[in-house]
Amino acid sequence: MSNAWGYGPTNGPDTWMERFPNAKGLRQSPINIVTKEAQFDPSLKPLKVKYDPYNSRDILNNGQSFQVDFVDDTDSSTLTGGPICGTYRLNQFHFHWGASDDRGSEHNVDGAQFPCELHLVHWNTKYSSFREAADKDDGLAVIGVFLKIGAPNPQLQKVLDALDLVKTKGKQTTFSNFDAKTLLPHSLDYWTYEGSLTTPPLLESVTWIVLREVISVSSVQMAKFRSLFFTGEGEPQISMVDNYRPPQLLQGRQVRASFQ
Ligand SMILES: COc1ccc(/C(C)=C/C(=O)O)cc1
Ligand SMILES: [Zn+2]
Repeated sequence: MSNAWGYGPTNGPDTWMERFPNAKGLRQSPINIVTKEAQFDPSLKPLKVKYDPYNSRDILNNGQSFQVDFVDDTDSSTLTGGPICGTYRLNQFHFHWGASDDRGSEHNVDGAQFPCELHLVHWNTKYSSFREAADKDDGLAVIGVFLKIGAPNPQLQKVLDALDLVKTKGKQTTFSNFDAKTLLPHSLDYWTYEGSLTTPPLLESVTWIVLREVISVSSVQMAKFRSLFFTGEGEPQISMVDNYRPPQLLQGRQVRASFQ
């Protein structure tokens, strides 16, 4: 019987502290963003996102979500500016979503949840690799994008069309020539705070950059996310839904806004 962490009643977020002490840390993520308490910081720079579609490599069902992995051995897909110093490389993106359209995001805004949240994970090139960066205070930068029910999203559909090939845990398939920038909203206004990975090992190494503007997703597209399984081929099927950690205590942290 696997004792791996997950999102179920016996291995979900409330149990993670048993094996991952970071869960009780002072800079845990996600959080509820209280917009009136987010202070505008005029020193914050605009985000500069440069993604090369040539770097997209594959799509993987990792048993907790699905991720699109990128080749990150050069500075061809990078994040600079914003609240970070230096150059961070895109390593992967993934999503979190609910069993129904009323929940699914990890960050909340004024107590409200969205049906889905996209995370684009980048690592600081002052370190030699994602693995070396992952446990450093300034090691990672994650862009969070909320998905809101509305018109079908044709760019997102390119990702969803690949899910039929990665239904179960461990399934992976080539996913090339995808421009991750097409998943971003027009405005790159953001909130930022110092936090953590939202899945074990919950490393407190993330500069969070949560975009204010949402992207659209249709309810039919949300059903496609829910067609995946946490479980592997040949195992009793458990639908991949509600793979989100709830908001954590702010512990005195300041959330800054790049906009007034
Ligand atoms: C053990 O390797 C890991 C690699 C990435 C992650 C991420 C990126 C977690 C998250 O998005 O919260 C975790 C573990
Ligand atoms: Zn995530």
